[in-house]
Amino acid sequence: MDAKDMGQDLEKVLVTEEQITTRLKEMGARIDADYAGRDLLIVGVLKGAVMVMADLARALHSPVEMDWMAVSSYGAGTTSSGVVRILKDLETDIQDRDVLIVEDVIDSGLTLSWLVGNLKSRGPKSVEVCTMVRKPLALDVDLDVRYIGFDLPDEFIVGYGLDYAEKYRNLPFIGTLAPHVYKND
Ligand SMILES: O=P(O)(O)OC[C@H]1O[C@H](OP(=O)(O)OP(=O)(O)O)[C@H](O)[C@@H]1O
Ligand code: HPA
Ligand SMILES: [Mg+2]
Repeated sequence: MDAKDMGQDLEKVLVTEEQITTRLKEMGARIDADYAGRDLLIVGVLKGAVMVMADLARALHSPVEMDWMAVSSYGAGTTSSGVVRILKDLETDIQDRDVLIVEDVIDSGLTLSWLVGNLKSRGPKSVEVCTMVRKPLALDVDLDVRYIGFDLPDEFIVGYGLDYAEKYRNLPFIGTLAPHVYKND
């Protein structure tokens, strides 16, 4: 599949590459100010958060540490199974650390509520959340999200780290897929 084919699979663009870049600069400035003089650890949730971690880290001016967790609740489908599995744990001991979890999307909120609880049980100084996209369902969950890129409607989205059956993560923008892509589901 080449880039042209990938473009043909899209229905509409919801957030452009330029909008993402602008928003990340704003979020980076806020995070720099909020954590000034502190030793921040940013934790990316694989695989979706790879793009936002890479770009957010470069939008920050302080020398943060970066670590990764892999948890999966979606598999190949488009709805959350509700069962969160740790596929890869942190390498960092987060006791007494300021931790910022970085996500691509908060949809049902199930993954993040579980993850925040899990990390808080390890005795960190603080745990906050930064996400590129938040969907409306997440508002029903008791979850405090400090940094939000975009509030988007309840549609399945791809691009900028977000996948459909592991594909389309490498689109530089966020959009929805054309119905023919889901046809064989
Ligand atoms: O708010 P929720 O409804 O729980 O959904 C959000 C989570 O689902 C996606 O991950 P997924 O499990 O698909 O793994 P991936 O990042 O490897 O795509 C996404 O990256 C978030 O981690
Ligand atoms: O809309 C979405 N797209 C891709 N992955 C996701 N994981 C939760 N919601 C989504
Ligand atoms: Mg996924």
